[in-house]
Amino acid sequence: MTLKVGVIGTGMIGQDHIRRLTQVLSGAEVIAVSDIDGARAAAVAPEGAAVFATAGDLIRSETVEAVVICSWGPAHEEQLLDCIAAGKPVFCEKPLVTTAAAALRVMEAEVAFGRRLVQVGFMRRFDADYRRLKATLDSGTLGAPLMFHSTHRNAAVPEGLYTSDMPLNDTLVHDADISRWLLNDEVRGVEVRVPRRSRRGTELRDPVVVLLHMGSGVLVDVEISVNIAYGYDIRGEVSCEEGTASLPLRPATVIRDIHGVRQLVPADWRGRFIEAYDQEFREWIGAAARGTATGPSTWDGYAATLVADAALKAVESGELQPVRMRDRPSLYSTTLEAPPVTDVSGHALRSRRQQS
Ligand SMILES: NC(=O)c1ccc[n+]([C@@H]2O[C@H](COP(=O)([O-])OP(=O)(O)OC[C@H]3O[C@@H](n4cnc5c(N)ncnc54)[C@H](O)[C@@H]3O)[C@@H](O)[C@H]2O)c1
Ligand SMILES: O[C@H]1[C@H](O)[C@@H](O)[C@H](O)[C@@H](O)[C@H]1O
Repeated sequence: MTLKVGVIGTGMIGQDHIRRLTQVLSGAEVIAVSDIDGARAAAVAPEGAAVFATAGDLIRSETVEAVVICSWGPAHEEQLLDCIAAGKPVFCEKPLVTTAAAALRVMEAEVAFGRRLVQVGFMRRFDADYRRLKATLDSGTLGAPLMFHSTHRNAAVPEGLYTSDMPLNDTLVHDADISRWLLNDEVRGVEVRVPRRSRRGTELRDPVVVLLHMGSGVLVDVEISVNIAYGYDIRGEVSCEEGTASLPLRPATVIRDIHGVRQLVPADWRGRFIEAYDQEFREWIGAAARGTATGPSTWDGYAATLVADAALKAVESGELQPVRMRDRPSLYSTTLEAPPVTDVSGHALRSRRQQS
């Protein structure tokens, strides 16, 4: 059976997900689109897809079985609440929402509905390199993690649309989420330091250095640069008691020629995470077809939003800001579990806990 999907927000990533659902993956069909820019929605709608004037109309349409939200962050709350009210599985691009209060409203609605419907677009969890890094940490062979160095560089961000708060409440959410997931831990405090401002991002606070204090005492340092010019550069290294583990640079092909030895750098998130997005949607289609959601949840979106809120306070105050989470509803009890992973040679990696 083919899942009938409606896509809200047909900008950069909306178009990429329409391509993915239409041309790459099986099991889903984009039958409806909507955007506040109706002309854009009409221009990119797959053949035969309906173009709805509003997101609400698309969500409530009887033919749409599941929804993909790719509108801007501040629009997500209302659209998510409409999906939950309609009982429809929904994939929502990050950030889940832009305030902790909004995240709580979405969580309360989903908990009251009684079944998971929301998957958040934290695609790093579906990336094969991050999955191998997590499997290595979970195996225990390197001892306990002590520090995680996370580098998050964008070549550029859309001028005018990407504002000074967004390094902390739009971009940092990826690092916050992947830190929680890799380390099986929660963020308990956030510090932010602002170095010399890059002249390339004229009005932006860019770059920023964020320090996440994890519950176990692990420290995560995050470099956020959003106008680094040369490409989309995502790095990660975990220092443990008995060794370190790091992400490889992608694409991995090493070129040697008259100019020297080099690796290409992806232009943006599309190139670096193309396979992760594909896998993210493979898993989403499977769960949505069963009327539910797996993967990063509203709880994970809420956790990342709290980190963003704390980071915005920390950058103003210059002080460590605490992150206090509410109790986790039982609906979200399993979301930090690792997916099945193998090491590079294809052998299943088992944790010390499992071996003993
Ligand atoms: N996971 C990732 O790596 C990743 C990458 C890029 C973008 N994103 C997220 O995806 C979302 C969209 O980003 P983008 O880069 O495609 O932005 P974009 O500006 O290219 O596209 C956003 C689209 O949403 C439309 N829109 C805005 N408000 C709307 C509303 N209320 N109803 C319907 N349509 C509305 C806009 O008209 C625009 O066409 C953002 O939340 C962003 O953070 C995630
Ligand atoms: O919306 C995008 C996207 O989430 C990218 O993955 C991130 O690197 C960018 O900073 C952000 O603006």
